[in-house]
Amino acid sequence: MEIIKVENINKFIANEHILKNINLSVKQGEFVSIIGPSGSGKSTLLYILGLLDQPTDGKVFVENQEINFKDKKRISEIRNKKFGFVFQFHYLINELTALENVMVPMLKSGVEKSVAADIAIKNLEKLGLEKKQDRRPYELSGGEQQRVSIARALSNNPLVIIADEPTGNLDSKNTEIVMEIFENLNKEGKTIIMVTHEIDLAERTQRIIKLKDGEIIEDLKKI
Ligand SMILES: Nc1ncnc2c1ncn2[C@@H]1O[C@H](COP(=O)(O)OP(=O)(O)OP(=O)(O)O)[C@@H](O)[C@H]1O
Repeated sequence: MEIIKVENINKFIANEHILKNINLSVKQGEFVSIIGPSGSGKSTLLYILGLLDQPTDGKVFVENQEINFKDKKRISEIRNKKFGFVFQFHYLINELTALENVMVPMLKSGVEKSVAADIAIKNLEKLGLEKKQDRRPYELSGGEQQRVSIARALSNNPLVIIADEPTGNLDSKNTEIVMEIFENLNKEGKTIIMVTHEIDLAERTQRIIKLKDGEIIEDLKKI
């Protein structure tokens, strides 16, 4: 099943043509990486795929439903229920513990507090953070912070994980840990779309989409 599809999308920012007539669809279970030189439009495309930004023109579909970019309430509902986001910087809330941070998206979508806490604990366990659940972000290492943000991204059991340079701020050991987490999540069936500038990480994914000057110049599927 196609999870996300974009048709003929263009993006202009201040008269600059950032994305040029992009057509792309991502199927359930795919692990896709988006690569390309700095400024080629990788993050802009990822943000449109994750409904964090809208194209200047063209269509975006999530599970075959066309997105109406005027309906901000619906878009934020879809984002919260169907997407899990992981960024280069973790954006965890400093005042909250790891556990509370992971609970945030669930509480936002109306999950009861004790249920949210149970799910959050399970997700933290999955990421090897069961002993760190009461720590605040500043009491965790960079790698642990990023794992908490992955646990948070998983909290609503999203359809797809959208990751923008998720290892960009990590050393090689933690990069490996995060990549293995993504690979395992993908083996369990999770769809992942990841922007990276590290070609060796992209090569571990099943599909590599190469952007140059706002155009897809290669779409390499290994299976
Ligand atoms: N909010 C903005 N205002 C002005 N220009 C922007 C904005 N967002 C992106 N751009 C421009 O759009 C182009 C593509 O940016 P984007 O961040 O998508 O590239 P990228 O491939 O992800 O680059 P990088 O690898 O450096 O993160 C760049 O030229 C950038 O300067």
